[in-house]
Amino acid sequence: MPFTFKRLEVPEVVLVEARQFSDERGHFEELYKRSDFRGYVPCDFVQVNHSFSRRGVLRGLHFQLKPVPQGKLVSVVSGRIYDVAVDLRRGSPSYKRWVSAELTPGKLLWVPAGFAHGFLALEDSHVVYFVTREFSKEHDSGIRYDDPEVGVEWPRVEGLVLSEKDRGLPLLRDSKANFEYGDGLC
Ligand SMILES: Cc1cn([C@H]2C[C@H](O)[C@@H](COP(=O)(O)OP(=O)(O)O[C@H]3O[C@H](C)C(=O)[C@H](O)[C@H]3O)O2)c(=O)[nH]c1=O
Repeated sequence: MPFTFKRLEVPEVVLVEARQFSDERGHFEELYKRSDFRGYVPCDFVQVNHSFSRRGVLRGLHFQLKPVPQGKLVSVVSGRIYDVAVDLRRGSPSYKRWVSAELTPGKLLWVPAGFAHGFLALEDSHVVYFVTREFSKEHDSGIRYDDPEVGVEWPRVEGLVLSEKDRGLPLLRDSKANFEYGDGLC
């Protein structure tokens, strides 16, 4: 089995480890295989994104509003990120709870639809992630990374860098988040 799967404290969020095949040339790993992922990630992907973030960059906390929410399978091609998912589904037993994982090459995080996603680059990092719905600018939304009602414990870094957009995001209580417990996770 080229993957191992571990459900985090919010069990809909899954940490995936890809098996690495090394030889004298270097190494190879599969990042996703539909049949192996079925039991944990019952979704298909329609878009793949790549972002490069210098050490200290924080992107998030983002989500796409219904009716086009995005599930995200996040991988690090190089570098190291502190990846965070926040349950924004009203009525969920883990509503407003956040979980995190430190991702390095070969470790991936499945963040379902209905969750906010963000990461802090602990090193210069190339992040490649698969999403379950295409980007829709009009549905692109988010909440402040430091919303006290959510209380994400971000690692402390010198010189935190956020986009102007992210600095201006609302608190959860003022946001447009429109997810309900029981909504699909894809
Ligand atoms: C996400 C996205 C963005 N764009 C354009 C829109 C902007 O002109 C430019 C940068 O977008 P943004 O500043 O929203 O990029 P990030 O801050 O990396 O946002 C992403 O980072 C967090 C961590 C996420 O989970 C989401 O995938 C996404 O919100 O790319 C596109 O053309 N297509 C896309 O799918």
